[in-house]
Amino acid sequence: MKQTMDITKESTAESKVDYDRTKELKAFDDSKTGVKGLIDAGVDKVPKIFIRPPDELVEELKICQTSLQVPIIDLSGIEKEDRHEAVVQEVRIASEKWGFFQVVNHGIPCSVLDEMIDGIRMFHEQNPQLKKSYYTRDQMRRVRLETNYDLFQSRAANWRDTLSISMLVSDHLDPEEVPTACRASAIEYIKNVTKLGDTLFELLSKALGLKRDHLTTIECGGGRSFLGHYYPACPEPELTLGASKHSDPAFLTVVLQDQLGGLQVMHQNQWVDVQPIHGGLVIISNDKFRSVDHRVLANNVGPRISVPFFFSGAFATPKLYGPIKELITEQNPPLYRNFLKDKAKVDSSSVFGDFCCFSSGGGFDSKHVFCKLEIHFSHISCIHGQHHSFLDFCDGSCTQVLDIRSRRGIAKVLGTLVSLAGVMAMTLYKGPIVRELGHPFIHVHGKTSIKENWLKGSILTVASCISWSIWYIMQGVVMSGMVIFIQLWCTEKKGPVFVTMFNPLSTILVAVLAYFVFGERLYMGSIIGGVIVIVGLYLLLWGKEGDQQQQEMKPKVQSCSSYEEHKAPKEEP
Ligand SMILES: O=C(O)CCC(=O)C(=O)O
Ligand SMILES: [Fe+2]
Repeated sequence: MKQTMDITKESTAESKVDYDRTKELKAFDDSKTGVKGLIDAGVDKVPKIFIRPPDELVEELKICQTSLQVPIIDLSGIEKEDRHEAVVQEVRIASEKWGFFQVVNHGIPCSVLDEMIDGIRMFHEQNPQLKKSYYTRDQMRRVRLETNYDLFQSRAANWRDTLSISMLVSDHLDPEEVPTACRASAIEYIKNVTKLGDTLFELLSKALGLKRDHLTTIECGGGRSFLGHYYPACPEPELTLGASKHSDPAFLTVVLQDQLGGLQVMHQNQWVDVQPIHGGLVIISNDKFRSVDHRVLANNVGPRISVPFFFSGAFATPKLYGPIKELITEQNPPLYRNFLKDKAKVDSSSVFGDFCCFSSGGGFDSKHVFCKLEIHFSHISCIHGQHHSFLDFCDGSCTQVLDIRSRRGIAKVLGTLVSLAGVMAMTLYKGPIVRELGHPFIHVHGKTSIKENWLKGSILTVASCISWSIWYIMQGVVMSGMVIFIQLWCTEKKGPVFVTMFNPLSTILVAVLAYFVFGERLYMGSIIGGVIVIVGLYLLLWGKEGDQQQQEMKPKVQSCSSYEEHKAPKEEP
C-alpha cells in the first residue's frame, strides 16, 4: 500500500511536467513495432503515454484485492441428462453472480490450446520487419497487428500488442490471410472454440429458462473475432496496465490464457485474480448474465499471452437484437431497447459494434450517431431539393412555353413526374442491401465499447449546425456569391427549369459517394429510384431542348418572370 502511495505522489508530480502527448503517441504509432519494439530497444522506464492518470491511481487505493475464487465449472459428461441439468444450474449461478467463470474438461485438447499460445508468441516474436506489414489502424482489414486500438483516445496506453483476426462480417476465413507463424494453430483453435461456443450457448439458453437452441437460433454465435494479446514484461508494472478496466461488448467471450496470470475480474467491488488453470478457459457472459468489468495487470515478468475469442452476434444480414421476449415480465421489464446489428455499424466501430446495448445499457457512441447523421442529413436535404425541382417546374412553366399538346411539352411534364417518382422510390422503398464492391476510402474509427449518448449527440449536432452557419456566413460573400452568379448565368441562358432539373443528380451523387467513400449501405431501392430519376431527367432535358429551338426561332417570348424581366432591358439596348 505504501509503495502505491509513493507512486501516486510521484506520478502526480510527473504529470505536471508538460509533454507533447500527441507527438509521443504518433511517434510510438509510427514505429509500427508496438510495446514489444520498446522492450527490444531496451527501455527501462515506462514512457509517459502508458502512465495511468493520478486520479486512477488514487482510486486504486480504495479497491482492495481479495482471495475470492472465480467459479470453475467441469463440463465433462454433459451429454448425460442429469449431469447436463447440474451444469446448467452451475452456469446459471456463475453467470448471474459473477458473469465470469472458468471451464475445464470442455473438449478442446490441451495440445490445441498450448499450440495456440505458442503460435501467438511466435507471431509477436518474429522479425519486426515481417510483422510490420500487418500493423495498421485500418479497422477494415480483417487481419491486423495493433497496439492499443484506442491509442489516440484513451487516457493511458495499455502495455500490450494484439494480433486481431475479424470474422465479424464474413464467417469464412481464408487460411492464407492468417499469418504463417500462427496459421495452423489458429485455424485449429478457431474450429474448436466455435464448437465450444455452440455448447456454451446451449447451456446459457437453458440457464435462462429458454429452449436449448434459442441463442444459437438468433445467431448469437455469429460475428466472431479472435485476438492474440502479447503483454511484454514491464519495467514499472505499478504505473501502467496490460488492459485497463472494461467490459466486453460481445454476447460471450472465451479467453485462453497462459500460466502467468494478471487477469482480474471486478466482483463485489473488489478485484479478484483469475487464477490460470492449465487447459482451462475463461468464459465471460453478459447482463442478466452479468457483463462484468475486468482488466489485466502489467507484470515485470513476461511476456504473458492470452487469446480472447468473441461471439458478437450475426452481422452478415442486418439483425434485430433486443431483450429476449420470453424473459420479459411485469416484474422483469426490459432494461434495453431493441437494436439493429449490421455490417455498416461494424464498419464504423472498431471491433464489435453495439452489443453494449446489452452490456452497459448504451447504444451508439455520439461520435457514430453524429457521423451517421451527417450523411443522412445530406441525403435528406438533397431529397428536399427535389421538391424545389418540381416547384420550379411549376414556376418555370409560367415563365416558359409549356405546350402540353406537343410531344416535348408532354416530355417535360412526364420527365418531372418521373423524376419525382424516382425520388419517392428512393425515399420510401429500401429493398435488399447491395453487395459490397470494395472497401470505403474513409471509415470512422471508434472504441470497442460504443455507448449511446443522446445528450452529447444533440449538443454536437447543434454545435455542427452553428458552425455550419458560421461557415456559411464566412464564405457567403465569396462562395455563395459565385454559386448564385453561376446559377443566375445558367438561368439566364437556359431558364430556371434547366438549372433546377439537375437537383435529382445530387441525391444520386450523395448515395454513390456515401457508398464508395464512407461505406454506407446501398439499398436496391436507391438504385431503382436513381435510374428512374435519370430517366425523368433526360425526358425533361429532351423536352427542354425543344424550348431552346423555339427560343432561337422566336427570341422575344413574352415573360412573366422576374428573371426574364431583368433580362429584357439588357437584351434590348
Ligand atoms: O488478456 C486477457 O486475459 C483478457 C483480455 C481482454 O479482456 C480482452 O481482450 O477483452
Ligand atoms: Fe475483455
